[in-house]
Amino acid sequence: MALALWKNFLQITMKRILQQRRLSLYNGAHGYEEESIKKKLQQFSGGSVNLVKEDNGIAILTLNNPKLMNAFTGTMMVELQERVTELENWKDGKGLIIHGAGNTFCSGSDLNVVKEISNSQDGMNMCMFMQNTLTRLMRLPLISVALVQGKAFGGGAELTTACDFRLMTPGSEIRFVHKRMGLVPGWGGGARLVRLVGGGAALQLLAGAERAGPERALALGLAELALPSADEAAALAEARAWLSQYTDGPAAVVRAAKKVVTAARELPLEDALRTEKDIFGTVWGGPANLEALVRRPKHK
Ligand SMILES: CCC(=O)SCCNC(=O)CCNC(=O)[C@H](O)C(C)(C)COP(=O)(O)OP(=O)(O)OC[C@H]1O[C@@H](n2cnc3c(N)ncnc32)[C@H](O)[C@@H]1OP(=O)(O)O
Repeated sequence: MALALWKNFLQITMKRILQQRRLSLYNGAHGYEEESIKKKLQQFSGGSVNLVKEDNGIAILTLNNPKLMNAFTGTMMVELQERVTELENWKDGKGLIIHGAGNTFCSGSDLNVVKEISNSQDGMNMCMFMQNTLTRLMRLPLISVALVQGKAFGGGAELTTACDFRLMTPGSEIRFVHKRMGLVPGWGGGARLVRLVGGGAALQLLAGAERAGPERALALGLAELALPSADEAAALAEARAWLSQYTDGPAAVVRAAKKVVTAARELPLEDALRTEKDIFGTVWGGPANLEALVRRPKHK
């Protein structure tokens, strides 16, 4: 009995490790040393990344370091990775809202950490660590929203691009301030930004470190909605209501819709079509499909 349980545990653990590898970009073959950078990041503590999974299938992820405008300390980077793993294993999940505590989003990486790991090896490892985490976040079978209140600067701006949607409160701004720090995006935000707004607009935002408030972000296609409320709790309620119109319904179907879009975003057409076929197979004849065939709704 104990042996069977142990074997089962080992199998599940192996499956999770393999799944994380598949969803990640970098491994040892790329010179990436995950354990070494995690150990390093753990030395720079402060703040937290909190996750609440609600019964409605929406999870709220809070960047919680308001003293530093929710800048990412080392431990917060590691915690973000842990929360993403938790979300990958949340089979009932449908949606995700990422926001910052204290009514501001995130001011990027903690500059105190940046200074301490300014050597090339640590910098490259941190870059690969965050790209792995944000790529896994982007590939979650959850419809994700960045609720941008206050400032989303540097790495904070990059994080917003790993979400499916960006909703902005009055007075908020997304700003890739990297150039002013002698940097370019390294958490994958550059590549994702070009896919969102096109090369020309991305170059203006990066090379000019220009501000994108709600109006400009909407015009560029960088944001989907300008929310009416600047108040923290009210804006979160508005974001939840907006997201609910897409997460309403059975988890299997909502998750399948996100998986189809992820495949189409990332794969060449023929591979995306084959993946779509496989995902279709998971819902065809499924409970929601059979129930709808009995109900025969009119789509007026
Ligand atoms: C991936 C690479 C990157 O992310 S590079 C980009 C790194 N981020 C930055 O350079 C942002 C620097 N911060 C700022 O421009 C301002 O603090 C912003 C965000 C505009 C907020 O201004 P304001 O509302 O006036 O607040 P403040 O400056 O008094 O800040 C409050 C306290 O928070 C701190 N803070 C802010 N951001 C960071 C950060 N990224 N790393 C470390 N500390 C940060 C400020 O220094 C300030 O602290 P203190 O009260 O002076 O002790």
